[in-house]
Amino acid sequence: MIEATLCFPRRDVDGTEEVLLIEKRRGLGEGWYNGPGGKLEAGETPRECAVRETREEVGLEIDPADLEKAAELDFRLDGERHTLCHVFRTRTFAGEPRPSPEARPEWVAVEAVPYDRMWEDDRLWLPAVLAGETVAGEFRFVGGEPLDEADFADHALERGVSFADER
Ligand SMILES: Nc1nc2c([nH]c(=O)n2[C@H]2C[C@H](O)[C@@H](COP(=O)(O)OP(=O)(O)OP(=O)(O)O)O2)c(=O)[nH]1
Repeated sequence: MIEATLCFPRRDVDGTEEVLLIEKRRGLGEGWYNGPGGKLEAGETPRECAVRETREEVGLEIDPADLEKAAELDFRLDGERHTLCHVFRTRTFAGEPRPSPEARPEWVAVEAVPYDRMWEDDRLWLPAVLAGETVAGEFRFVGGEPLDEADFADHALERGVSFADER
């Protein structure tokens, strides 16, 4: 099973709530919008991974202590656990987003998140994450690898969870 992260930096611009998304330029989910993120490297905690991936993909510096755990997403493919994704959010970061070979960053109003250009399951959990809730979800895909070409089948979602045992 793959372990991965997503990070959603937030800001308020003259009363408009925005979230930093990326347009993914290569790999899994290419061409779709997402948060910065990626797979854990050996020995890394999810929090460290989210900090590293956000730095590598869009150039923002985040103190790991400023990340708030918002979700755990269990992606299953053809009945097998495929990816466990740890989702974080933060309002505290340094620097300005800049593009990289992996990602084109874009500040987007929370009210205008382009769910029609994202993974199909995102509309089920990301609104809650952007509303400050905590969620745990299981999302089942069928149709074989790669995950981003499989069909989204069904899901289960729990809100108001706590992540007390976080690494
Ligand atoms: N929003 C969202 N993100 C997802 C879903 N499924 C899924 O794997 N992801 C995320 C988890 C990871 O952050 C990212 C995939 O990891 P990645 O970006 O390292 O993948 P990649 O194939 O490009 O890897 P690499 O070549 O850069 O190592 O996609 C989903 O259904 N929705």
